[in-house]
Amino acid sequence: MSARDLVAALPPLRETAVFLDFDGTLVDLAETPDGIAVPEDLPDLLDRLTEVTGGALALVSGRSVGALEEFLPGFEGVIIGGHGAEQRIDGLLETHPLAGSEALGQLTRAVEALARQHPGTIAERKPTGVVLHYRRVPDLEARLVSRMSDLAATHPGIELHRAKMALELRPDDIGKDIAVGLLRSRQPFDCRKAILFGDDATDEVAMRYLLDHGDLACKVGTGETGAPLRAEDPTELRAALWMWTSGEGSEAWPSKD
Ligand SMILES: O=P(O)(O)OC[C@H]1O[C@H](O[C@H]2O[C@H](CO)[C@@H](O)[C@H](O)[C@H]2O)[C@H](O)[C@@H](O)[C@@H]1O
Repeated sequence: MSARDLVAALPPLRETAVFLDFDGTLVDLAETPDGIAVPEDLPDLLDRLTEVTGGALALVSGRSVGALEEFLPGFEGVIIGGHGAEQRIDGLLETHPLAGSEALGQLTRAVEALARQHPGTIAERKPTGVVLHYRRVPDLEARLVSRMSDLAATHPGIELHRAKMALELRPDDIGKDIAVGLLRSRQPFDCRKAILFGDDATDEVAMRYLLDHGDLACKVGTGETGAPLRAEDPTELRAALWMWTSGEGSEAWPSKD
């Protein structure tokens, strides 16, 4: 699907609520969590999308809100971080009760020890979880899944979540589907068609949620998906989003005007 074909399948932007994943969707994946390069045009693109949607744009990411604020210092819109465990809405941050808990502290130290035992892996601390990255040592996957499953089993309320070359321990009562559902019930995200653009398993649950409610979903990159729309990669998606902001496309959708 080309950028133009993708935009042609979208409703008018001003009548849409837009949910955007970050890694692998807006920015290319990198070998390490800190190794990503934020595209030069991304801050302006997010500002423009926010303006045209009247603020109905949210970043919905597995990253912490703090990490996204560092990558996108000028962005003032809604940020859902930690897969839903953090929410920055109207500039106010709400965080899951397990943030800062002894349980998460213990697990974080255990995962950091695991990373030291397995050179090439990286432990990433988050306020609401901890990730073990193994992109540089993919052959260790089975072993690391087993060790992380054992760790998750030691703490009720924590689950192991699998993502792209990454294993995360996080609260078991969160998810991008829940976060998107919550935003859909609030202004200005309600009473509009909604779409989520995402690339990973964590996005698929939110896509399913939206599709089940008559909304839309777009997968970025290769791989299986429940989303009916697809962009080849973050570069193509950004090109499509720019076109969308300028009112191109939307041929399939009669405007409400
Ligand atoms: O929900 P997202 O915004 O897509 O965040 C998901 C995770 O992204 C990061 O990890 C992923 O990207 C890294 C950098 O490209 C890559 O090295 C890693 O293999 C990917 O899993 C981030 O580090 C995680 O905290 C996010 O949960």
